[in-house]
Amino acid sequence: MDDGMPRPTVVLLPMWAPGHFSSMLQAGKRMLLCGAGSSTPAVTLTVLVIPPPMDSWQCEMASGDGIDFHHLPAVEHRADLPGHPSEYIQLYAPHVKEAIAGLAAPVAAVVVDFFGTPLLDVAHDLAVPAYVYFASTGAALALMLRLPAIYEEVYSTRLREKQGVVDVPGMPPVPVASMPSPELNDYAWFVYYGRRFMEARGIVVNTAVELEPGVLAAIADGRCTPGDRAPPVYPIGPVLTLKPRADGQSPHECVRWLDGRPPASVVFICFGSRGWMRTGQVREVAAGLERSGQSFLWVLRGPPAGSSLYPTDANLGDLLPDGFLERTKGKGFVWPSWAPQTEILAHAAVGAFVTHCGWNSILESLWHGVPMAPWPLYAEQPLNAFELVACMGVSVELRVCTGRDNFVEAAELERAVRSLMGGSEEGRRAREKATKMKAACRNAVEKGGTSYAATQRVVQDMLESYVIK
Ligand SMILES: COc1cc(-c2[o+]c3cc(O)cc([O-])c3cc2O[C@@H]2O[C@H](CO)[C@H](O)[C@H](O)[C@H]2O)cc(OC)c1O
Ligand SMILES: O=c1ccn([C@@H]2O[C@H](COP(=O)(O)OP(=O)(O)O)[C@@H](O)[C@H]2O)c(=O)[nH]1
Repeated sequence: MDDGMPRPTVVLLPMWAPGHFSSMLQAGKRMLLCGAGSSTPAVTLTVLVIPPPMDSWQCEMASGDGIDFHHLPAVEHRADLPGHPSEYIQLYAPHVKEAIAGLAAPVAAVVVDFFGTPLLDVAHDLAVPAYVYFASTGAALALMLRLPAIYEEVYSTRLREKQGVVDVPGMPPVPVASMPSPELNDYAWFVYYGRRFMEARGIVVNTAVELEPGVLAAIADGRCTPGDRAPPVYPIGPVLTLKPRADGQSPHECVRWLDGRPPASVVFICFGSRGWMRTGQVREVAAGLERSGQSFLWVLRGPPAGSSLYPTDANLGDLLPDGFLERTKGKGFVWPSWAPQTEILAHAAVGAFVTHCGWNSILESLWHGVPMAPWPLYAEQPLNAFELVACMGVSVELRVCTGRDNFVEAAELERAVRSLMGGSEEGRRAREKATKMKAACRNAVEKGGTSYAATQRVVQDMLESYVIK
């Protein structure tokens, strides 16, 4: 298509947090690649970058190849903001409107991160079709769509009393302990998102039909929004950010350590971009690992500094029990900083993953066929953990004491690790299922796969709906 007309652009409005920003950008790149079926993508991408409220986080943002990064000017804000990410994003509405209105190319669609739901108003004001990008699970999406109708009743009874189950259509009954972090304020926002998602032209979600058939069918059948049809949902995942090592770049220390290990012999432990541990918990993990007799690669981070959300590099000498590193030398490796997680999960030596259940981490593990022990910490992770065990069957259960700051005892970790690494029928089934999920994930995003087709459908829908200025 080269008739001298500028190609229509899809405007992405990602949230700055690591798992959100990269996920949405990769999803946009998929749209470029899957779009028209010809060699030139039918659309370009314009990424409107909202300055992070406090923590700086580095991501490559070089314009080119049909992607244009446009940095919005920083908005002066009250000292108490950011409170909730959506409140902060809302401050950018005037800049977002001005930036979109000033684009030279016709705008086919605006896609907002779910935390950017308040920006749907901007798209409506400019009469541009609006889509939501949901970087988490179909299950969390089903819950949000269901919440406006059930919140009052569920909150006033089960959530307040911290007992009972919640009906998330398409899932087995969800114990209240497995619901996302239960602060009233969060749920008020969830209700808001669920209500406003109904105004979107479509919802693009980072999952695949093969991973979450039940909840996706429930949304499509209208079981989450009785009396009203939810917008079409496009499961285009797994959308992953896999960074192959550059030519000539030497392997990371963690990878070098894994290189010497037999296949599927190492337990990998990592808690995402925000997880860290206090000394008491470190002692339990150390004892559990040591007693399990399994090899391990443990990413151990220290507490955030100041008001940052993100952990610091751990001081291993202070945190680990005396003599632990000496006793486990050759058997285990503790890494105190950011680790190349996707490269580690891709390594043949890794046989299991103890994870905080961030959705990106789960998808990365499934992509490489690695079974998991779920240790959720915050956000929607308890719901993800429940889904891994009760619906997907790719994990053995790990009992986490939610009432004790998500504490896990040494004996419990030892049991789960042994089970996952071959000591139980449950572990064997989880490994088998994880291998099947690996194939399902890869098939879904191949040409002709379900997620590939969903990506084509959403781009087609964007092209059909846009009006040339
Ligand atoms: C998806 O449901 C929830 C997500 C979050 C949440 O909030 C958040 C806020 C920040 O200021 C920085 C963050 O990094 C961040 C991350 C985050 O959740 C993670 O998002 C990932 C998607 O990219 C992925 O889904 C992980 O599983 C999430 O843990 C908070 C929340 O309630 C408080 C949610 O329900
Ligand atoms: O040491 C680390 C910790 C995390 N990650 C990456 O950070 C992302 C974490 O996202 P997730 O959704 O799992 O959890 P969150 O950090 O948002 O809670 C994933 O892509 C991980 O691969 C990483 O590469 N190295």
